[in-house]
Amino acid sequence: MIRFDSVTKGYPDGTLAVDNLSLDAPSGQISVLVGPSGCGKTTSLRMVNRMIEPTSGRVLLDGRDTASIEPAELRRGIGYVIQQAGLFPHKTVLDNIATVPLLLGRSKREARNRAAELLELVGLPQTLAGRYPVQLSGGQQQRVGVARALAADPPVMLMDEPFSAVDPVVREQLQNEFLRIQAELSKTIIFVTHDIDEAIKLGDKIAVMRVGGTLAQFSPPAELLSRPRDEFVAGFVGRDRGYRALSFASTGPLPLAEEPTVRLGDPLSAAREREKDGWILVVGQDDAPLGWLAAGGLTDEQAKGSAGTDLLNLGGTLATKAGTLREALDAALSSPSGRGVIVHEDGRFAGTVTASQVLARIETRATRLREGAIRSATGVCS
Ligand SMILES: Nc1ncnc2c1ncn2[C@@H]1O[C@H](COP(=O)(O)OP(=O)(O)OP(=O)(O)O)[C@@H](O)[C@H]1O
Repeated sequence: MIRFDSVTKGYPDGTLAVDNLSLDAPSGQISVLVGPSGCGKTTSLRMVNRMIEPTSGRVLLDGRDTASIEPAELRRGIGYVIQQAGLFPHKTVLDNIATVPLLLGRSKREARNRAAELLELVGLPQTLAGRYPVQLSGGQQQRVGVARALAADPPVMLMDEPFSAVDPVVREQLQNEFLRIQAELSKTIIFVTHDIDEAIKLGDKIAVMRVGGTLAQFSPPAELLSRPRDEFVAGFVGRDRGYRALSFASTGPLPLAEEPTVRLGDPLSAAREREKDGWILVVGQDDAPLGWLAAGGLTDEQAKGSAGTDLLNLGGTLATKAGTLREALDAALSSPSGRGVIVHEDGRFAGTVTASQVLARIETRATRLREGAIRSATGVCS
């Protein structure tokens, strides 16, 4: 665990970058520091590895005061990833990643083997190993930055806006990869961002800071969205927080409707016979949904052929049975047939659900939450 214990950082010009910060970032989890520009996020992060020394207060790492640990020794156990990766431009990708293992006394061969493993872990092909950073895309450079920080297998990682210099699509890929890697490695991570959506997606706990370096709220994302502590936090997490909170609410057992399907390649005449309201779902050999077919609108000529991918409407998103209310609602709202497609964990088609059915479930949940809030406000036990 990383503990900030009444940590303050002031500068000689009178700026209070961080003001009496106390919080515990739990081991094996991602704690996100989020807040407007200049609220002290980077300063807080850098006080963990002693790149910045606190004016007062202590930062404890698993109970040890970091002030009592030599900075070089401290940093060996702490990976550090920054915006735009900060790679050594004159070293190849492989040598960039191998730098820390070499410094730690591993042989060149061991260090390079480790670097090759890490390249794979962060989803980069080995063919990039010999390139220089300038020959990589921004997203690839960030992946190398993450691989380099992981090279010494540090228990702690500090990440300062690591994904903010890439476009939104690459950014989402990097975030997903990062969550996959964290599920495998369970590092203790402090992650800085100014983007509340990124914080909500990645954080196990989120610290919202305000300008002046004070902590406004430190809570799991669902709680931050449902119970912002004050006006500042409520404004910062955004107007659509009620909708976004659905990302943390599991659907529970949905009333799934059966749906006639045709397999890709089946005769379209069958689709015409089975369709309910003009739309029919096309599945692959493995029963995974591929898209909707407007069977009601087929010409007689088309109906003589078979169900091919060229006729499919791919607009609808899929939701999993064990997924969230937000996924289920999105599947229903985005489906051309108006029926949201729900799949099993292995991707097989499970059934469909309408938006009004998902909304009924949302309404039940909201009523339960309201009743719970009234009970806790009035002290009545259930
Ligand atoms: N060396 C310094 N001297 C004086 N003030 C400083 C110094 N370094 C940082 N500050 C101030 O401390 C405050 C916090 O800075 P910090 O970089 O931690 O903010 P941040 O939340 O990470 O901001 P951003 O999101 O813009 O990166 C800012 O007001 C900044 O101007």
